[in-house]
Amino acid sequence: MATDILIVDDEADIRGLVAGILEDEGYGARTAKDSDEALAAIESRRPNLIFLDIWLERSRLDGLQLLEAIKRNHPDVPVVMISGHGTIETAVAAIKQGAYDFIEKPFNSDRLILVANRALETLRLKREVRDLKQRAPIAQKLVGRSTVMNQLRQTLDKVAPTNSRILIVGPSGSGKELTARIIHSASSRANGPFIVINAAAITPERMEVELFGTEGTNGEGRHVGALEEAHGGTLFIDEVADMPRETQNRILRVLVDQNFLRVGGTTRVSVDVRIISSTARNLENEIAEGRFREDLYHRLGVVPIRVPPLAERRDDVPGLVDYFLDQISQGTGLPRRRIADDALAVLQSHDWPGNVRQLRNNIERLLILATGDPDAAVTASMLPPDVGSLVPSLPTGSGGEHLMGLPLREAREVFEREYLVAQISRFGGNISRTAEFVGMERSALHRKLKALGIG
Ligand SMILES: Nc1ncnc2c1ncn2[C@@H]1O[C@H](COP(=O)(O)OP(=O)(O)OP(=O)(O)O)[C@@H](O)[C@H]1O
Repeated sequence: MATDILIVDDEADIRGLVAGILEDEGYGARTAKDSDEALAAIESRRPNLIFLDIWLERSRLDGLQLLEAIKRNHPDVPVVMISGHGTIETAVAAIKQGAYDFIEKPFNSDRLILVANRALETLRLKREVRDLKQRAPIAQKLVGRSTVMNQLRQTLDKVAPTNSRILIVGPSGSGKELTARIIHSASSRANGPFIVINAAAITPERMEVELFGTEGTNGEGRHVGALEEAHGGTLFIDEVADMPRETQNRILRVLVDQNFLRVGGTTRVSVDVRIISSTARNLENEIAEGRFREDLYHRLGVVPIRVPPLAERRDDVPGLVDYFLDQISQGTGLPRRRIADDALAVLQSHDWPGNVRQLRNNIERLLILATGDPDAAVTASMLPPDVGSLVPSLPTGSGGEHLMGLPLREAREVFEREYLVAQISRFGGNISRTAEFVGMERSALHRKLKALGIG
């Protein structure tokens, strides 16, 4: 994705020279000869970097005034001043006003490229820091060795380098956003921005402003929308089914026309953005109920990807637990605890309606609340009660009361039934693996299950 650099200078040969050097480096360059052309160019699409001549003759605004106007509306875009002989003091003043750096005429191409690279790197780091602050801690690794996860990884390897739009379907907390981030970082847009817009968290009235931005009046108060922000990168639309109908119409037009109008605007903004969307809902139902446009569904979901609930891939639980124990203890400084086999069995048999996010939260809670010797393993009885409630009730722990009221034979049956149901669920219904774990022959386990009325 070509990085977009705007060169503003009244001298045609300087514009051409700077543009040529930058293009040879693989950057995209646009030029403007005065302040009005520059403002129009910025309005048509926000550039990643601007080179701006300090003097700017035959222009409504001079370089410093134009710098001020740019910084007012686009404080993040780095501006490098081009200064002539004897204008160093003005260049220093420009830096005080927010310019990133300056180059002096006549300049050599190495210095020009160095400054451009540095300015763009600073911009990238600023975005990355902002991103990390907003959503820390974000993992960039899909943990899990289950067959479905291996298949998912293979699909991601195939689709990531293409530019195709992707619709990720899966329940809340299953890892849809993480999947989208992995696709972005494995694509040719990896160095571009990854922008998230959550359609469920934005009121319908704000939706269009957040996506398309606003024009503002008299150049004041312009708001850059997520689509423009994502130029050269990826826009992740989370919970796309919650997008109001009106916005669905407009987003469809963007996908068809590859450009859009800001709210209240008349200039078309053209952007190069890969759209990845996600939903926890059944979009076919939403379409049947008339809440989601079918044509938009087909356009967004050129490649559909399903992230299964954690309950469908219990084999992933031990790896995820290990991974979160490391991640959380490193991030918080809490001692890393070991998890005893009985506790792991409980974690593996739990249904996790909140999926991986819920598992992670529980591991975090466990590390914060765990008592006793930090070197001792965490056992099933130390697990948070809502997770531990899946352990077959035992006379020794909480919840054992109902067993205590039964004769031994019946109590044993109740226990065996709950124990085996939990173990079978933990091994995803696989009888051979359950038999191996509980220490029975496969055929004997079958007979037992039949006798207990399971299955
Ligand atoms: N396979 C995985 N390996 C490591 N971490 C994971 C995995 N899946 C999910 N996570 C972590 O679990 C948390 C929830 O994941 P994520 O936000 O991607 O889910 P989501 O499906 O987008 O949720 P929602 O639908 O609520 O937006 C994040 O902290 C994420 O890093």
